[in-house]
Amino acid sequence: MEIHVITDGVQTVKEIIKKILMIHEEVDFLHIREKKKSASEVMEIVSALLENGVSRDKIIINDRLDVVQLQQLSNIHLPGNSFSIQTVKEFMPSLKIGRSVHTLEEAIASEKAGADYLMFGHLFATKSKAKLPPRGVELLEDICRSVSIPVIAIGGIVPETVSKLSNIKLGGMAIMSYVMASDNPSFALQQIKESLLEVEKNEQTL
Ligand SMILES: Cc1nc(C(=O)O)sc1CCOP(=O)(O)O
Repeated sequence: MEIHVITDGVQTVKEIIKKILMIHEEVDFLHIREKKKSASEVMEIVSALLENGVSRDKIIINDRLDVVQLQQLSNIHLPGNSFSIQTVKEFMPSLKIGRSVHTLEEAIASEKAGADYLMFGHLFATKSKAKLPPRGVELLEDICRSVSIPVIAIGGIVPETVSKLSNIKLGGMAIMSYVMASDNPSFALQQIKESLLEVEKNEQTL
């Protein structure tokens, strides 16, 4: 199962770089989601990561296709209000495209439009999406059964909730605040991974 860590939009450029450099070897993807930062700030983050040995293919950029192009990256994540999947596919066919989805219908349509993976949330209650009710594991399971591209679960994933993802055909999980808001992101990530190992061990013995 893939582990994605996603930036929480509230830290400084320096803090983001520092924290990501602490964990990049331990994750499959680093998703830079900085909606309030300028293009030059997002560029600065990506440049620092690349200069410090972060694998180019691990970086996913949320929405900023300009940064993806200028840094010659390979992954874009499209939130609901972003470019259409078809437009990105047409102009940049080699990009891997992720799409946020919140309903079964959106998931099916996004796969049909050519998305390479889906991100579904928010799964559990989380301060990061305090105003909306969580969408829950049942809908996640429905989506996982209905599409053949990987589905990444997001929202409220902490060591205590990981076990609720047991026996779901999941592509991965994305963790934002539990890792990025921690003073010790490596330790936080390690806790998530330990919970995941426990879940996988139990699944094998079922
Ligand atoms: C950034 C984001 N997108 C979501 C979606 O539902 O698409 S939920 C979410 C926040 C996830 O935060 P945390 O790991 O801090 O609970």
